[in-house]
Amino acid sequence: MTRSTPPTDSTPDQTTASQSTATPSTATHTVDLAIIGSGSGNSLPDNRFDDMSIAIFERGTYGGTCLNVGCIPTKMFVYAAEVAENVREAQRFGIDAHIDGVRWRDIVGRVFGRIDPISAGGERYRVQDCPNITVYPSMVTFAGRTDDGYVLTTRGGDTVIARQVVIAAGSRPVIPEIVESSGVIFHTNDDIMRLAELPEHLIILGSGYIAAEFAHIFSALGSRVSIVARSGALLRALDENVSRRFTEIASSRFDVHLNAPVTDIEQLDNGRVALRLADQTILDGDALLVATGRVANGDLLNLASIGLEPDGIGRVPVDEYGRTPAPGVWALGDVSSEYQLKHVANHEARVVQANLLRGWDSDELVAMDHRFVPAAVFTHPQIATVGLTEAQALDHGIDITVKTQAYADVAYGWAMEDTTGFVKLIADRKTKQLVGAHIIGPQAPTVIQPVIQAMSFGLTVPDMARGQYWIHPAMPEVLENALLGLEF
Ligand SMILES: Cc1cc2nc3c(=O)[nH]c(=O)nc-3n(C[C@H](O)[C@H](O)[C@H](O)COP(=O)(O)OP(=O)(O)OC[C@H]3O[C@@H](n4cnc5c(N)ncnc54)[C@H](O)[C@@H]3O)c2cc1C
Ligand SMILES: NC(=O)c1ccc[n+]([C@@H]2O[C@H](COP(=O)([O-])OP(=O)(O)OC[C@H]3O[C@@H](n4cnc5c(N)ncnc54)[C@H](O)[C@@H]3O)[C@@H](O)[C@H]2O)c1
Repeated sequence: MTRSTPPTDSTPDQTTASQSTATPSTATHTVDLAIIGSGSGNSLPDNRFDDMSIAIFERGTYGGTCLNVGCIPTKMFVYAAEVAENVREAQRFGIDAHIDGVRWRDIVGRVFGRIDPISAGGERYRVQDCPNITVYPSMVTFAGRTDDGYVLTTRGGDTVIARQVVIAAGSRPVIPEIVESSGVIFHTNDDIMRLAELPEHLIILGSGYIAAEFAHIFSALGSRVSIVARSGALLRALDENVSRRFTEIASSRFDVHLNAPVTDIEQLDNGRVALRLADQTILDGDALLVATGRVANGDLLNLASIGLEPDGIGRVPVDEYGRTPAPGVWALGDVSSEYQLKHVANHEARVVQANLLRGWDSDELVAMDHRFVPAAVFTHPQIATVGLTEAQALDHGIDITVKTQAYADVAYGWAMEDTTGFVKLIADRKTKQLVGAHIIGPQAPTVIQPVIQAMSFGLTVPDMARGQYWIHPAMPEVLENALLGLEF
C-alpha cells in the first residue's frame, strides 16, 4: 500500500487520482468564490455557502498537509513509538517485556490505510455531493484581474474567474542549497513515512519540531538516528530550560551533532548518503531526512499579477480579518500566518469563513485571536508551550516571577518515577496573570490545557490555583504546585 512517490505538497501539479465528472474540461468558469488549497481551506464551505458557486483548487493530495503528511500520520507513528518505548521501559516497573520485532510495513499500512480513505472520501464528498462546488485537481496561479473578478489559470488549462478568492495554499519544506545541489536522494515529511523499509541509520538534518518528532519515531522503532544541528541546542526556539533539557535527553538517546554545519554531501555507490560536518566528522546513513523549516507557498502563486507581494518567506500579507491588500482576496493558515500550526490554520479558517459571510466591507468583521497560541512537540518526552519564553518576557520589560516544578514533585509523576519532566510558569507580578508556560514530560500537551484556558480568559494565578479543585493524584497537580509556588 505504500506509494514510492506520493503526491506531495512540495511537488506542484500532481493531479489527484479521481478525475470526476465534476472536474471541468478546459473552459472559462466564473464563480463567486475560489479556494486555493484543500487543507483548512476545505473546511470553509458549509451549508451557509450553498448558494455560492465555488471552485476548490488542489495540486496535491486532497486534505492538505496535516491530514496527509503532517500532524495526523506523524502522531499515529508517534503513538506506535510510544508503545515501543513503554515496552522497553517496562522492566523498571517489574514487568518483563521485550520487543520481538517492529513490522514497519504493517505500521505504514495501518497508518495510511486509515488516512488515504479519509482524503479520498473528503474529495469524493466535494465532487459528488456538493453541486455548487467544482474541484480542480491541479496547480493554479493568478493571471491578473478583469472587471468580473480575479483570473485563475490551472496547469490543466482551465481558467476560472472568481469574485472572491481565499488563498489557503500552505507551506512546503525548505531544502538547503547544499542538499539540493548535491543531487543526493533525500526525504522530507512528504515521503519519509512511506519508506519501503525501516532505515538502519537515519540522518536528520535540522533540529526543530520535525527533527524532534521523527528522531523519536525512528529511534523507538529501531533505527539508529543521527541529528545534525547548526546551532548549540535542539528546539532552540523554545524556552531555554526546555530546549536545554531536551538537548540533554536527546543526546543520550540519539547521535546528536551540535554546532555542526554540513560542508559536503555525497551519494555513495551502495545507495547510502554521506555527510561531512565542519569538524570533519563523516556520517554515513541509509536515509537522509531534511527538516530545516518550511516556507509559505505565496511565492508560487504569481501574486504580482494581482498587485500582491509575498514577504521574504513566501507569506501573503493579511490584516487581522484575513484580508489581503487585494480587495476580495483573503488568506489563512501557513501561507499567511506567523504560525505554522493546524489549530491556528483552523482558527483562521473559522474567522475567514465568518467574514466571507459578513462581506469584505462589513463593520462586523471578526478578528483573528493570536494572543495565546500554544504548540506541542510530540517527541519523547513530550513538550508543550504557550505564551512568552522567559527571555521574551524579559525583552518585553515585564516584571516577572518564575516557578519551575518537577513532575516527580507530585504524586503521579512520582508514581511514574519520572526524572526529567518539569513545568515552568512565568507570571507578571503586576497583573498576577501567567504570561508563559513551558512543559516537558509525559502528556505535556494535555497537562498544559488549563494554562491555555486561564491565559485566554484572563484568570489570575491565585484564582486559578485555588478557585478550582485539582484531581488527586493526577498529573495537573504539577501545575497547581507550580502556581502556588509563584511569588508575587
Ligand atoms: C510533519 C509535520 C507535522 C506536523 N504536526 C503538527 C501538529 O502535530 N500539530 C499542529 O498543530 N501542526 C502540525 N503541523 C503543521 C500543520 O500541518 C500545518 O500548520 C497545517 O497543515 C497548515 O494548514 P493549511 O491549510 O494552511 O495548509 P495545507 O494543509 O498545507 O494546505 C494547503 C494545500 O494547498 C495546496 N496548494 C498549494 N499551492 C497550491 C496551488 N498553487 N494550487 C493548488 N493547490 C495548491 C497544497 O497542495 C496543500 O494541499 C505539522 C506539519 C508537518 C509538516
Ligand atoms: N507538533 C507540531 O505542532 C509540529 C510538528 C512538526 C512541524 N510543525 C510545524 O512545521 C514547522 C516546520 O518544522 P521544521 O522542524 O522543519 O522547522 P523548525 O522551524 O521547527 O526547525 C527548523 C530547524 O532547522 C534548522 N536549520 C535551518 N536551516 C538549516 C540548515 N541549512 N542546516 C541545518 N539546520 C538548519 C533551524 O535552525 C531549526 O532548528 C514547525 O515550525 C511547526 O510550526 C509542527
